[in-house]
Amino acid sequence: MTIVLTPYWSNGVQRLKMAPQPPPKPPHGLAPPTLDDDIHAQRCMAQFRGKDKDIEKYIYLSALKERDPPMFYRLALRHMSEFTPIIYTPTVGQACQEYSKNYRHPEGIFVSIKDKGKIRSVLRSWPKLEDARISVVTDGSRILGLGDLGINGMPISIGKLSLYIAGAGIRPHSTIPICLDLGTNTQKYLDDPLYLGLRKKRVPTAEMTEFMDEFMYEMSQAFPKLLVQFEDFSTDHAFLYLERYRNQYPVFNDDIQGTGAVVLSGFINAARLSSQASGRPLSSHRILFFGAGSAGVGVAMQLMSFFTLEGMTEEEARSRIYLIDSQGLIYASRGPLAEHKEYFARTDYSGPPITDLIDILEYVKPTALMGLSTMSGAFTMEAIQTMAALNPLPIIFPLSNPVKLSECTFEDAVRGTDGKVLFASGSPFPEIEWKGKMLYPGQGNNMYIFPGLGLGAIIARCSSVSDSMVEASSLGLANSLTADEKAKGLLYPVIERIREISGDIAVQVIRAAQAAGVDHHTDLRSKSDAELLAFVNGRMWNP
Ligand SMILES: NC(=O)C1=CN([C@@H]2O[C@H](COP(=O)(O)OP(=O)(O)OC[C@H]3O[C@@H](n4cnc5c(N)ncnc54)[C@H](O)[C@@H]3O)[C@@H](O)[C@H]2O)C=CC1
Ligand SMILES: CC(=O)C(=O)O
Ligand SMILES: [Mg+2]
Repeated sequence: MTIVLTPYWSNGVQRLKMAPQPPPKPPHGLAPPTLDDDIHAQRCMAQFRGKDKDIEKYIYLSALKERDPPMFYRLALRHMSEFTPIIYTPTVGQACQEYSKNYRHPEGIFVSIKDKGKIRSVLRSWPKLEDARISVVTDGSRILGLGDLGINGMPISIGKLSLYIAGAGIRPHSTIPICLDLGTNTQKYLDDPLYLGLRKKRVPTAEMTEFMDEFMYEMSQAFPKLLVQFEDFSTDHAFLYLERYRNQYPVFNDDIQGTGAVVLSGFINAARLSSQASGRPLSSHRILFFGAGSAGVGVAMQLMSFFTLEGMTEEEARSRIYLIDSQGLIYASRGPLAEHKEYFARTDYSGPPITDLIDILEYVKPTALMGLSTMSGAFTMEAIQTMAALNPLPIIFPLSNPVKLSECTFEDAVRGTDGKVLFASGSPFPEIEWKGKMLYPGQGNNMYIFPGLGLGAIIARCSSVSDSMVEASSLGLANSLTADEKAKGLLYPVIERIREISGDIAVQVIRAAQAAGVDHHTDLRSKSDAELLAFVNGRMWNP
């Protein structure tokens, strides 16, 4: 007799119909005699750590999540700083690039341009319509700094949602990863026989907008309680669709708003330390952005609130910000500019273009240098040393992802400043011992923001996501450092505290939603902060 063990969850889509459960125990005799849960957790970690390559670790964890979701999330929470570089940046970048090669099982929804006119039926095939609360939607056109990956962008939606589940206790079956297939302009994928997406070039913006209008409407009909996070759209479309839908649906753009919030938070903590070292007031900071895409401009807009909170007018705040793109310093008389760059174009400079970073540093004399350019190594040793010569404690944030595209490494920043640097990067770097002292790099990544922002928006049942909610998430994060973290000079809390931080951020976000009048769960208005925090924490799913 042959016993065929085909458990229900072996089919990925079937599994999605169930609340997350461990695999059922096999009948007596078919399981090893001493299969203990805690020991099995150790076994899983040993198997995970035994993989030589990070991409193999990614594949292992992806399979573990499919087979035994509670175990995956329990381990993710317990080993957050070990798991995030695998399930998220940098390894998720490679997982995206190799998605079509490594594909094993379905996870999420694919909506293609060919579905235009019938998107409703595609969305309604999702098994848990009424439970859906948060979706991360990408069109794969700018995945991290890796460019247009087409449908291979799906793992970025999956990875962000794993962080929602682990970091903010969103129920796994309330999350929907979505990848839109609007074609790809990357010839390598169009030529690849394994490529899983449509073999066609990206459609023009007018056709994409018709598709997006239908998609967003049908999303709101199929999933009435859903918050949408736009992720890794190319810069022009990132701004276009955020503006188009932000007053109509609960939606935010992670690269513009989430990144703005996380960098504002790190900057607030860095600026205090930098000003203490220089003796100059907080209002004297000048920030230079290397990179003026969705992330650079998103952060610049959010950093305006640092100066306005210090009492400056909008004009004064704007004058503290300088942007560089691939043609150098951005100024009004340089020539026609993309719309998203116009607001920050300098009007106090009208000479010939300045393209060299060192020349720009010497002209601007910034206290802070932010990298959102995808240009690996753009912060040369000379640039770092120039920042050190200008400031006793410079702020240097190379924020491009994944790690290989970082504008500089933590080690270079430490060497170039003799250890006197306030540093945060988009992807993680190891800590460094410098002249007998341990120095810790910050990770200025929107992963600190979106779990708490999303949790707050979902619990308050927001009709839209206001700027004040995004700012509240940032201030909530900035104020979350413990005395111990401050003593170590950290700019961001340790990632192991992500649940606690997400709970605190969610409370601030709910309060801001109430003040903006976009909350539908109005019963929460009468709760004290302590009651609200207890309520939020009580709603978190625990593996
Ligand atoms: N740390 C974080 O949480 C986040 C980091 N990012 C990272 O930010 C980076 C940029 O993303 P987007 O703004 O969407 O991309 P984008 O491609 O729209 O923008 C890149 C910008 O850099 C400029 N640039 C490129 N080469 C340059 C050069 N040689 N010199 C000067 N400027 C140059 C471009 O002109 C453009 O303004 C990506 O690597 C992404 O991973 C994005 C979101 C969040
Ligand atoms: C972190 C992130 O959202 C990005 O690099 O695009
Ligand atoms: Mg992103």
